[in-house]
Amino acid sequence: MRTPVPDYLQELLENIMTDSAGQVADYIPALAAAPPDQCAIAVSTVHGNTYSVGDDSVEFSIQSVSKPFVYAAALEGLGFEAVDQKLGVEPSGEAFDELSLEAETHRPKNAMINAGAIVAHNLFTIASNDHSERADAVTAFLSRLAGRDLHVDDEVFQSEMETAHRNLAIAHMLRTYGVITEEPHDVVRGYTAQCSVSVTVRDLAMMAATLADRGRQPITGEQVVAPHVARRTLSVMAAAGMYDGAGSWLTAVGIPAKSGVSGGLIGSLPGQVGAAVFAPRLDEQGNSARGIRAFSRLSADMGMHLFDPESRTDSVVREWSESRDGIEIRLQEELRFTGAEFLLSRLEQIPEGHSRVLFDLSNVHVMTDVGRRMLLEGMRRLRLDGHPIQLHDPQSRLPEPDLGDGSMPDLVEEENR
Ligand SMILES: NC(=O)CC[C@H](N)C(=O)O
Repeated sequence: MRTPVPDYLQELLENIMTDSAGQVADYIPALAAAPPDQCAIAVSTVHGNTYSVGDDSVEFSIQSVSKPFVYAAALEGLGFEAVDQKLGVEPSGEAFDELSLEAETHRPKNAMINAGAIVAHNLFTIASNDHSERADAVTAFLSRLAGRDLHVDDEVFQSEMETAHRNLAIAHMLRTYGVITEEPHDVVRGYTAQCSVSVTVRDLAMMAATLADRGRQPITGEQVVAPHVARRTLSVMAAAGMYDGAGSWLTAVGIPAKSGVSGGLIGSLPGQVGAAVFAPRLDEQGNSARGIRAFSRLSADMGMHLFDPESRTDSVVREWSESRDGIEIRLQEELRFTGAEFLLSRLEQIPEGHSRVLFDLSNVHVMTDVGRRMLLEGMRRLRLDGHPIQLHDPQSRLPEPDLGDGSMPDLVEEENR
């Protein structure tokens, strides 16, 4: 049998190709020359499987899709406090190249617009002597995310530098307010090299999957950034990754995302997949028009909207049986805050007494830290009420189940029950 995932992606590709809305970016000469109807889709799961269709070996410049990654690099390298002093986390609701800073602090609103991306680039490469060292540092970092050696496309770099007036203006403005203290030209050259790194749609899907998997590259297994850095990056992508289209994107698609002017678009669904589309025709906001269409369908077809909970957590109690021998509670699926709360509210109904209470965790697949703490606390309180506690936990969802005073519940094997 062959997995049907590529067939689905092929059908999706054909569907989005029927839409020819939008134009290629024309303010960078090398991008204006791009064939407008190249198109590719890739999906990479956190388990390390990557699927792709269409022009999936065509290389294009990463452009603004680099922004969340270099922001993550700055956070990883310098820590949150140093980065937050220079860079906000608010949606800007503005175009990507807006000349704007927060009124009081003079920080750019976020790292997804050019002003903020230039600051993030500068912070990450601050130890470099010149723009080529900056470019090397960024390229090396992006390569770790992609799991292969990437390089700067010199033609795109030269072409973009010829028309980089607006980014130079932004960098001079940042220098005026002391948000950067380095030489603005050099910073813009470094930033432009960053935007000119060549990638394929598969590279982007894997980079997005790394963010989705809490900073772990799904193929190499390298922990490229810490989980809290990946979470912060995804949060800012959700708030601002689609520029002034961020709100309607979050509403319709519900996946943290980032677009770029060469037609790249990535989405990272936490704990599940990274996806990428390459389709150079852009809408008014500078986002890939076909990319948006692809993600809208992908999200709907595959149930990927972040705010669409998959199951009600009250299914956590699979079976509750009371007999003269005591109470047996079989749990299942996921024990997170709300599931644990539901369980505790039922445990509350058990009157004080000496009947044994058995918890069977053999069908629990996910136990979060808070789920574990709440379950232990429930067991501790039942025992204080006089109930002997038994635990059947073949998969060690509750390793070292200390009931607060160093004592453990009575561990039971299935057959002894
Ligand atoms: N939205 C984008 O992709 C913009 C990136 C481009 N290099 C610029 O700074 O203008």
